[in-house]
Amino acid sequence: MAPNPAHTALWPAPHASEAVDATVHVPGSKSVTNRALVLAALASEPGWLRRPLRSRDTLLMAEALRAMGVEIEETVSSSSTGGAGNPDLTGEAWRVLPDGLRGPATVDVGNAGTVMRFLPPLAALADGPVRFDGDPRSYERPLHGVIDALRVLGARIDDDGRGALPLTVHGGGALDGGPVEIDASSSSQFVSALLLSGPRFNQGVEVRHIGSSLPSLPHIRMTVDMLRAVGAQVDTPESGGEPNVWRVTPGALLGRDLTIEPDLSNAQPFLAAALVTGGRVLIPDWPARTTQPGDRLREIFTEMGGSCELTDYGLVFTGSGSIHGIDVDLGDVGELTPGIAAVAALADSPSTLRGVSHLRLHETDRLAALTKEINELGGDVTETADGLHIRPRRLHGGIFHTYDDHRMATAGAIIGLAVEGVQIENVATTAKTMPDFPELWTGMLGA
Ligand SMILES: O=C(O)C1=C[C@@H](OP(=O)(O)O)[C@@H](O)[C@H](O)C1
Ligand SMILES: C=C(OP(=O)(O)O)C(=O)O
Repeated sequence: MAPNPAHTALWPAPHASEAVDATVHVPGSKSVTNRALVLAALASEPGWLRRPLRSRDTLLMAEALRAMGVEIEETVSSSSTGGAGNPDLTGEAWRVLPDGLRGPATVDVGNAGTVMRFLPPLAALADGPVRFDGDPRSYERPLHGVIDALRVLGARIDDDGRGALPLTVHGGGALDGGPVEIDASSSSQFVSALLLSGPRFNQGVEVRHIGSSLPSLPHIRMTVDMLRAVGAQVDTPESGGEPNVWRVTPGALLGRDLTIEPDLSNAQPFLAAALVTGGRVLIPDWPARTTQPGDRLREIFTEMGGSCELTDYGLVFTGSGSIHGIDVDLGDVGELTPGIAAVAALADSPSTLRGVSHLRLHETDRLAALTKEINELGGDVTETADGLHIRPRRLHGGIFHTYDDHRMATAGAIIGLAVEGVQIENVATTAKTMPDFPELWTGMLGA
């Protein structure tokens, strides 16, 4: 098969000749949008998502739910809330009209972890078979925690025995549910997946994580918070329960009118631009309280040399002109690693990024990809057992390959700000979570 020209195309990453000074409206959160869609599909009444993220991952989620009988109307609304009164922030809204979940259906998960993990439990509630397939990389990403757990909870699943896609969930219209043990050390999404559909299982669900470590805890908190907001009763380790055990009581879910927060992980390259150029970037609508892991950037990028101020209007992040290395455990916030690695490669001292061995099973093997691509620009990065060691060196231009990974593309763009002649292969891969990235990036630079 001939390579897709979009995948081999090279995008000259803009070089910043001066400090950036920009306001960037970052689109909605992928993780919040896809949880909101799942919960709205499981609710007993219609719900609204306002300012949802429209990207490959969220459109795949919406299409999959539609294939199972959920109606999702896309409208342009003039009454969206939020945005501190900014009329730009009214706009798109999705109305979700849940119905009995139907099979037969076919779901394309693309390479969306949230789709491949969150939907098999929901498919077990459908009244017929639901076939799941996706991009070649989706066959390599771990799914055993969801498949094995669903079987214990009463589901019938046909797969090829590898604990991965492709597979068919033979929905029986209902699922027993109950207690289940899983090893979620390769992805927190196993836990989130079982909890999200848990209220609709006959006995609810009790998920006990028995693995060595558990990545991305804020994303599990996001799941719990959003479940509670639609009326689910959830007991967690933080609410006085046993460590590593989450319990969801069976019950109906409410329809909700939810305005989606900006995606703080997608705000990362723009904040990084302020840090790298010694400039200033305002991200409107940065939430005062959030479970999004990107909120940790306020602390991490401050330690790396910037400063920030959270106002009623948003987050103002200012670079000082210096970038410092950092020694940090990113286990809770793994999806921030590529952007932090890019900044660390431009710093004035070495960095050690730890706690992220599970990134080897993300969109690509991110530890290998970051090491190879930064080193090919003249960098000095070594992989450790659970992360990266980055010794800054003077970098030069060249091709930055992206391996169909949106966060590799944005990491390369960050480096391109400081290093002339960086070309990003397949910048279109940012469409997974931020289709407008190239325009937002050049807009930030005033081009
Ligand atoms: O639940 C979620 O929305 C996510 C959880 C995390 O997954 P892992 O725990 O697999 O890293 C994160 O990396 C991913 O981008 C989104
Ligand atoms: C790991 C990521 O995505 P996914 O939801 O596909 O796991 C990510 O967006 O960094």
